[in-house]
Amino acid sequence: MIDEAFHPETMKCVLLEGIHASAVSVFESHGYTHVEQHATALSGDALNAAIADAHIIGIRSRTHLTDAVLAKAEHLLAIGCFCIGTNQVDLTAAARRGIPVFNAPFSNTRSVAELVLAEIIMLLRGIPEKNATQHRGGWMKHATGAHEARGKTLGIIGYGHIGTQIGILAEQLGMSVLFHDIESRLALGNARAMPTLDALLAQADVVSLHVPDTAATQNLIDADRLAQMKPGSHLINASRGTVVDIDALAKALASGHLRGAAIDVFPQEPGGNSDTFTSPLTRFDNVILTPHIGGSTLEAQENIGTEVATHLMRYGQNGSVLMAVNFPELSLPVQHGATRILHIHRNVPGVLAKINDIFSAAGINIEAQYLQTGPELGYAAIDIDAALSAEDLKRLRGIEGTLRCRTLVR
Ligand SMILES: NC(=O)C1=CN([C@@H]2O[C@H](COP(=O)(O)OP(=O)(O)OC[C@H]3O[C@@H](n4cnc5c(N)ncnc54)[C@H](O)[C@@H]3O)[C@@H](O)[C@H]2O)C=CC1
Ligand SMILES: O=C(O)CCC(=O)C(=O)O
Repeated sequence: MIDEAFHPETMKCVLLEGIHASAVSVFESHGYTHVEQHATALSGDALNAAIADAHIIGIRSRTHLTDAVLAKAEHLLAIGCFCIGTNQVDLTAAARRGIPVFNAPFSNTRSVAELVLAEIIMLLRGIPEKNATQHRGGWMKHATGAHEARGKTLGIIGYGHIGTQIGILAEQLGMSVLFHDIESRLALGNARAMPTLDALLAQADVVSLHVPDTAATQNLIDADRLAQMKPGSHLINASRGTVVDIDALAKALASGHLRGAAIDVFPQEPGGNSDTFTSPLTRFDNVILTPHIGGSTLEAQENIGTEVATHLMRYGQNGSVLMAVNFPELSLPVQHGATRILHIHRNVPGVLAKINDIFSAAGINIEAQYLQTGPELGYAAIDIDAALSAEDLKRLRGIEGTLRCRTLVR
């Protein structure tokens, strides 16, 4: 266990995958002088080397922070996922090491919704194949298979932040909106909840996926589910590549059962723009292929940069844990007293009592104390009006179940 007191000028922050400059501005405005930026994702030895002495690491969807990778990052205090999905991080392993993982749950959702709306219209009009044909010198002026969106049915799977926005936008085009979610969700506008996925698939002219990457969503749309879709319907996936069986989708397109598809995410994605993209879908003119850019607008990236960096800074400098996906949430006020002690521990009986015993024995008065627990973790913040001696800090760190303990000195 390595514990770090927080001094911005000694902190190293490593940002991968071209994270927006707005994040760097936030770090610099908080006194970080050591921000290392990489344009691409890293893996293997390059990733291990980059994060070996990092205190904060920022990634997007392509960098995989496994248990083994985290084991190499001994100084790591916090991880920022500058995106929504956090499936690329071993969240349990991070929590076990006392490392909170922050994300930006809203900032790119409008961008995804707008792209999907455009794809619905493009697919229903057969624009992808007309566009591809024309680039090769052909001309496809006919109305066969071209439809208005008005009056058609959109089926949304996963009716969360993105799915709900798409539903509202699609209704403005005159579409009927159906949705299916594993949780009970408030239907917005005239949208209707479908009791089963099968019922949605049987009725939708366009099916759009907006679920997270979980065990239950692996190959959610497989050959059987594709067969349940209406003949001549379309599939859109801007969620995660693991949600659709791509080989089965290729077969459904080749047979003509599906008229088209728009796919933004893939089971295997290139690590960067200089890598080659391969997929069984590249041979289909009627498939819109995009390089995982559903959330990649300047507006979204700038907002995400600011949002996640701000959460990281609040954790670093004040101890607050807001919008972390693997940690108890704790919003802390401005520090009372000279020293704030942040104690992260396994949620086992008696830790708080032992912490308090140490202060009591040292004759230190507690100005304020905050505690939040989750099933696995406890997170305590204690403000004291004194400096903490090295021996007492050692005692706090020695309490059984302690994962990390650091101090913020005012
Ligand atoms: N292509 C891109 O660039 C982007 C992709 N995404 C992906 O989109 C996903 C959805 O984003 P949000 O709408 O913001 O997430 P969200 O968490 O607000 O909504 C997800 C919804 O899916 C539901 N759900 C989970 N498992 C399900 C299942 N098996 N069947 C049906 N519903 C299920 C949840 O209950 C929830 O309502 C993210 O998890 C992320 O993977 C997000 C942003 C950008
Ligand atoms: O911006 C990215 O790299 C990933 C966007 C995404 O998929 C997400 O926010 O979950």
